Amino acid sequence: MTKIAVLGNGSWGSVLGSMLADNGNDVILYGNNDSVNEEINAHHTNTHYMKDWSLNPSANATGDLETALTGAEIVLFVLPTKAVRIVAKNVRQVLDKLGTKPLLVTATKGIEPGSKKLISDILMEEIYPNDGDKIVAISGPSHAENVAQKDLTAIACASTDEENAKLVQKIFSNNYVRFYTNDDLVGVEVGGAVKNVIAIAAGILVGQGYGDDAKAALMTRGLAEIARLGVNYFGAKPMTFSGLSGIGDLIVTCTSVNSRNWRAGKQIGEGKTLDYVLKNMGQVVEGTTTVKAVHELCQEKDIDMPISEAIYRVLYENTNVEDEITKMMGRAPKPEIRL
Ligand SMILES: NC(=O)C1=CN([C@@H]2O[C@H](COP(=O)(O)OP(=O)(O)OC[C@H]3O[C@@H](n4cnc5c(N)ncnc54)[C@H](OP(=O)(O)O)[C@@H]3O)[C@@H](O)[C@H]2O)C=CC1
Ligand SMILES: O=C(CO)COP(=O)(O)O
Repeated sequence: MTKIAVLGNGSWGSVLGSMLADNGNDVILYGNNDSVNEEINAHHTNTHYMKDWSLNPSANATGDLETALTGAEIVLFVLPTKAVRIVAKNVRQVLDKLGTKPLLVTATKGIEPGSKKLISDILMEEIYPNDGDKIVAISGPSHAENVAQKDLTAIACASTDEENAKLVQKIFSNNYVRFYTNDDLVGVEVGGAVKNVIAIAAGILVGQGYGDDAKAALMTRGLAEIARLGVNYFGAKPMTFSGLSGIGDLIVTCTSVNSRNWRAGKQIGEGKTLDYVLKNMGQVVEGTTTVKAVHELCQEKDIDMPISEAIYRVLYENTNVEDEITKMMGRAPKPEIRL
């Protein structure tokens, strides 16, 4: 039995925590919302984030970080990107006090605007400087709603340290979720983060009434620009984008009604404002944050990502969706394969 602290008790945090408890681990969820913690402890439910579902009753929740981290061998980050650095600073203080050095696992999918850092970089900077080997990222086509129902799911677990990736594979896998190790940590993270931007675009196309050909074109060209960013800026391996965290996650996020990014995009395509959509979603829509970091990278490093840049303009410069589509289709002719 491994003691695992799960930081973030929203939809994915509670489902992953429950799954890890199903696997026989000692799981404690940490969240900053007292009423959610109380509901989990009293009723084994988290009705704001996961309707009609119960957690494994052995998983407990706390609002006290030190309680969560005491004795933890694994600390799993399942927070929105914008909260990772703040919580990581607090984790560092508590771990220094406890004198422990647990394995860090991130399930968060995003790139931090401003720093343009991946989540593993933030964890390394804030918690384990010079020891990136203690960090594993899990990412792949996996919606909390599906895993909660014990539907079949496959996810990549990536680390620069093969043994740590294998350890996570062993502890996290069960008969309904299968984990595959991967040595391309940054590639796995880039795929998981930037597919959220493409999923917003996929939702916008549906909201605008476009059909299956448009969706397929968007996903394929979206993957091309994700790989271009991953390989040219982050040093990712091209093959990673053909895997679970690349094409796999792109498929599920661009086609599933469970996707918050897709649903947000669809409403924007139907004419709703970003403010309205975010206020009514009640859950994090990571693509709206990551697109800012992607835009900064495109501008500073001259990376060609026309879909992501169009999404940035629609969300933050109030450009018209139809005009962006016209502009996109009228760009200079290009060869299909180029990085
Ligand atoms: N949902 C899914 O199916 C999947 C999600 N992911 C990724 O997992 C990450 C989390 O997503 P998800 O669980 O869906 O998000 P949710 O919006 O469902 O939940 C986010 C949780 O984080 C908590 N939180 C926010 N800020 C802080 C903070 N400063 N300290 C402590 N807790 C905080 C929120 O608390 P509060 O209630 O107080 O707001 C909430 O419990 C994202 O990066 C997402 O892309 C990855 C795969 C699948
Ligand atoms: O990452 C996810 C699925 O793998 C979750 O996607 P959404 O945030 O769009 O719901």
